[in-house]
Order: sequence, then structure tokens, then C-alpha cells
Amino acid sequence: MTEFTVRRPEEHERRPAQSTVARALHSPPFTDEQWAIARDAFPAERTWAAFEDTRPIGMTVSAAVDLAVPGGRVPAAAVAWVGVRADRTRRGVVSALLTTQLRECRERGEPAAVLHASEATIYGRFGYGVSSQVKHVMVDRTRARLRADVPVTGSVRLLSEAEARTLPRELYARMGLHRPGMITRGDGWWRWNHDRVLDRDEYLVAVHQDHQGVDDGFVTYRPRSLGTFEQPAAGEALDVRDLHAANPGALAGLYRFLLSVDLVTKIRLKSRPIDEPIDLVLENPRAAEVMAIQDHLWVRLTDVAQAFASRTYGHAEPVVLDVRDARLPENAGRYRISPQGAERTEADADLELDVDTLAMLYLGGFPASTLAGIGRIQARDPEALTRADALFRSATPPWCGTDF
Ligand SMILES: CC(=O)SCCNC(=O)CCNC(=O)[C@H](O)C(C)(C)COP(=O)(O)OP(=O)(O)OC[C@H]1O[C@@H](n2cnc3c(N)ncnc32)[C@H](O)[C@@H]1OP(=O)(O)O
Repeated sequence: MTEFTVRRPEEHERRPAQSTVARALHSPPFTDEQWAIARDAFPAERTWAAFEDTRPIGMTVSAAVDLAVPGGRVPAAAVAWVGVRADRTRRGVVSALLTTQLRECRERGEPAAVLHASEATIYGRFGYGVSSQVKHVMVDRTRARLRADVPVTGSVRLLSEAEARTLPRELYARMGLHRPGMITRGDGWWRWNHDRVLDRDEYLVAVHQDHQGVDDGFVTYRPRSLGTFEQPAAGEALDVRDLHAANPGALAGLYRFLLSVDLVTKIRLKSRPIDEPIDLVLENPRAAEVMAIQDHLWVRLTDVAQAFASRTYGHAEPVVLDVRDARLPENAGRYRISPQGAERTEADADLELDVDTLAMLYLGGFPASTLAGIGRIQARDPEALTRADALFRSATPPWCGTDF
């Protein structure tokens, strides 16, 4: 088996390394135009590549973001572009890359790494756990009518091409990280995931403005013909890519707008919050069908003590967790969690769990009692599960809302 080394790519090696991952993800290598954006969006100082001699065979990269956690936020690494050449898989390349990246993340003072997984079987072994789920919803517009009691708090306007580039950025920043799991979006994110996509795929942007004239929500969407030779009159589907609203009125206004677009028979909303009430605003809730529920944000706590210190807790008697972490053993040990915060302790543990399961608990997406019920938490004191449920609960289910 060939040897490989993990290191930062030299400047001239970055594009070949990135193209290796593009190939692993079954995409063509980057064009000059794509690379001009990608080279800034995925910074050199946050890239690791694996080389056989001078030939790249795998890569991972991350962007610096803030991650919203219950009651606060933490600096985090948003990991992307993980891949290994198809003829060099299953020989430990990604294990070496991700272990290096996780250690760097911890040393850099980022207590969490986050990602969206191509497959749900890859990342658990590296200590990542599913922290939020999403639903994909298809609305049958031919049967969907808004209930009369859905509030009207403003109006919606379509943006010009120039506004479509700038206004969503300002709005997203102004709305803030209002749910655990949300992340900040840097300039590189907007150039790669928004501007480039508007140009390439002809997305449109609509903005909701309240009665006081304040913009408070936006949706990025595009029409897609459903017509075929057999069914030429199938109409259009509206594919919703990005939808954020600062309040329920703005959300309802954006739904109202999408439902009003002529010639449309289907509205496809991808990766929406589990608790989003798109069905409940309709006279016939079954006109909004959940097509899939999926894992979305995977979190890896690289510095458990710092991560614990960065969030707030609900009201309950304290609980002591014994955390196992073979890959980053500095995290292993017992932590006492109380409404006042978290601290290392020598006290006996109430609950034992691996660090990937801790990630499921951390943002409040999965109750400790559920995780114990499926064997992911070992409870020495079953009463402690009720306390942990209350301590780790989040006011809203976590949702990332940003693809990266
Ligand atoms: C955040 C993102 O970018 S998600 C995108 C991830 N990339 C892709 O899906 C692109 C296509 N796939 C690939 O490039 C590679 O197969 C990768 C990155 C998934 C895995 O890379 P490899 O170098 O083969 O992984 P490596 O050899 O280190 O395997 C480590 C372990 O994970 C297991 N593993 C690796 N890939 C998978 C998989 N897809 N499903 C299940 N298990 C896997 C291996 O069997 C091995 O298990 P072991 O520790 O019990 O022996």
C-alpha cells in the first residue's frame, strides 16, 4: 500500500487538491471562474491535503463561523470539501485528514466543528453526532389555500439583480442567529453559495417588508418546468433554496407569496426546520407533504469544557456526565452540569456517553431520555435522565438553515 503525508497544500497545489475532491463528489474539476471564487471561500490556512509524493489524493477544508448554541454562540469550523480519490479510499486517508483538522480546531480555540454529511455512516467514528434534523416538504399548490386567519403583517417584493446580491446578506446578518444550529455566513459563503448560484441557476429573490417598512425575511427560489412529453401541462415547480424570516408574520407572508405565483403546481422546500408550520397555515394541511426527514447539521465538540461553558442550561438539579473521547482524550472525564453552568468534577457520574452522543444532546435536538432509550447513554441513575432533559432542552429545535 502506498504511503501518504498530510500537510497544507502549497499555493500551486490547492486547485489540484480541490479538484480531487470535486472528482470524489462526482463533479468536474473547477473551471477558472469557479476557482477564482473558491480560492478565497476555502482559505489556504484552513486546508489540509493528503499527498502521495506531490500528487494530492484527498483534502478537507473549513471556514471560520460562529455557531449558535442555546443561550449563546461559539466559534466553530464549518467543514466542507472532504474527499479522497476513488482509487485511494479505505486506507486511512480521511481518518488522517480529519484527525489533524479536529486537533487544529481545538488548538485554534474553536470548541466545535460542524458539517453536512454526504452519507450518514461516515462521521460518527470521528466523534461527530447528528445535532439537527430537517424536513423536505412538497406543497401541492393545486390543493393548497392559506387559512383566512393567517396574519398579514406586510407585503412581498421581488428584488432586482443588483439588490438580490446585497440585500439578503444584510438581512441575514441583521436577523441574527436566532436558533441553535444557525451559523454566520462569511463573504466567501455568499460569493460561492449565493452570487454564483444566482448567476448559474437563475434564482430569484423576494423580500418581505412589514407595515413599518422594515425588511424582515427573504426567499431565494427558482421555477423548474415539470412538463414532459407525456404531461406537457404539468406546470412549474418552485424550488426554494434559502428562506429566512425574522418573525412568524414574515414567514407567513413569504408562504403567501410563494403560493400566489402563477403557473405553479408544486412548491418544493428543502431542509426546513422540523417545527416549521407550512402545513398548519393551509386549509388542507395534507397539501403539504413531508417527503423526507434527514440528519442535517453534524457537530463535533473539540473542546468539551469550552463548549459546555458557552451555552446556558434549563432549570433542574445538577447532573454529572462522564464523557468518553478516544480521538481527543483531553475531553474525556466528568462534567457537572447545573443551571449555573458546567465544570469539571471528580463526583460520581450519573450518565455516561460518547462524545458523538454528546453532540446530539448539546444543541438540545435530542433529549437524554430518548438517547438512553436507544442505548446511546448509560444511566447509572435513571432519575438523572429527567434532569438532563430539562437542563439541555432548547426553546426551539435546532436548525442550521445554511448549506455549505
Ligand atoms: C463534509 C463533506 O464534505 S461530506 C463529503 C464526503 N465525501 C464524499 O462522500 C466523497 C466520496 N467519498 C470519499 O471521498 C471517501 O470514501 C470518504 C471521504 C467518505 C472516506 O475516505 P477514506 O479515506 O476511504 O476513509 P478511511 O479509509 O479513513 O476510513 C475510515 C473508516 O471509515 C469507514 N468509511 C469510510 N467511508 C465510509 C462510507 N462512505 N460509509 C461507511 N463507512 C465508511 C472505513 O471503512 C473506515 O472504517 P474503520 O475505521 O472501521 O476501518
